[in-house]
Amino acid sequence: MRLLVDPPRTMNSGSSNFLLVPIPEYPVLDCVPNKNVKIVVLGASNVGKTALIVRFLTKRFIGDYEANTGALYSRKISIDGEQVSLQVQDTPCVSLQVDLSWSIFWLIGVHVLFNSPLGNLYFTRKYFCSLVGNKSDLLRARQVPHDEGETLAASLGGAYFEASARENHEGVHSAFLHLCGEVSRALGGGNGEKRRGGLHLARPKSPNMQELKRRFRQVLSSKGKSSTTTL
Ligand SMILES: Nc1nc2c(ncn2[C@@H]2O[C@H](COP(=O)(O)OP(=O)(O)OP(=O)(O)O)[C@@H](O)[C@H]2O)c(=O)[nH]1
Repeated sequence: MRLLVDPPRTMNSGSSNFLLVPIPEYPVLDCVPNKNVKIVVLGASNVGKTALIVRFLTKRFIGDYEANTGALYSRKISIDGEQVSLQVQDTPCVSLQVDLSWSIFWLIGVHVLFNSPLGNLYFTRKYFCSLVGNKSDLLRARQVPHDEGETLAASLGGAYFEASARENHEGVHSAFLHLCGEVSRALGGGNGEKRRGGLHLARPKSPNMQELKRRFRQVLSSKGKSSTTTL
């Protein structure tokens, strides 16, 4: 599956190279993944890019967000039993009617979201892609027939998914699982052994509850004996 994107150059808005707003790397808990899967989520304004990423990473839907500043999310995930470092770049709204040959130069996999007919979606370099029709819960607001989405995705050499970040995790998970798996397999390597398939997000270790309680009691006792809170 191939998607073509032009080599990097400054965004035509005259701004500097597209700013990847890094957020602290999610703590790598117990191993150093042996490969990096990098996904960029592109799409027009208000299509649900951020909601899709948050649903995928947290299984939760958050209704409203600050204006999209292009946050970079890092997670350690397991794909087909292999530990992989995933980076997901959220992007500010981009009119898909423009030539997308702008300066996100490290994208390998890209989710292109849309809830309106795409204009001249134009890529000239080789990447993996999935086309995601989000907000499938808004049945009456559908603007792109399913078969048209599939045809467009096929023309881009990608897969087509319909999802609702609002309704559930499944459709979102399938879209990410597919693209992450494609990119991960293309990166080769891996431990060869096949364990449980699928995509698993590392669970952060729960804080040491005993330690937390001890420290909490310590704070309470240092605030005088009046406190009656019991743990
Ligand atoms: N009904 C419905 N609403 C959704 C869904 N996903 C996102 N939304 C809503 O659509 C609006 C835009 O969601 P965002 O995730 O901020 O969209 P975005 O593409 O990041 O928007 P920009 O910041 O303009 O780039 C919010 O009000 C969300 O609650 C969905 O699956 N169904």
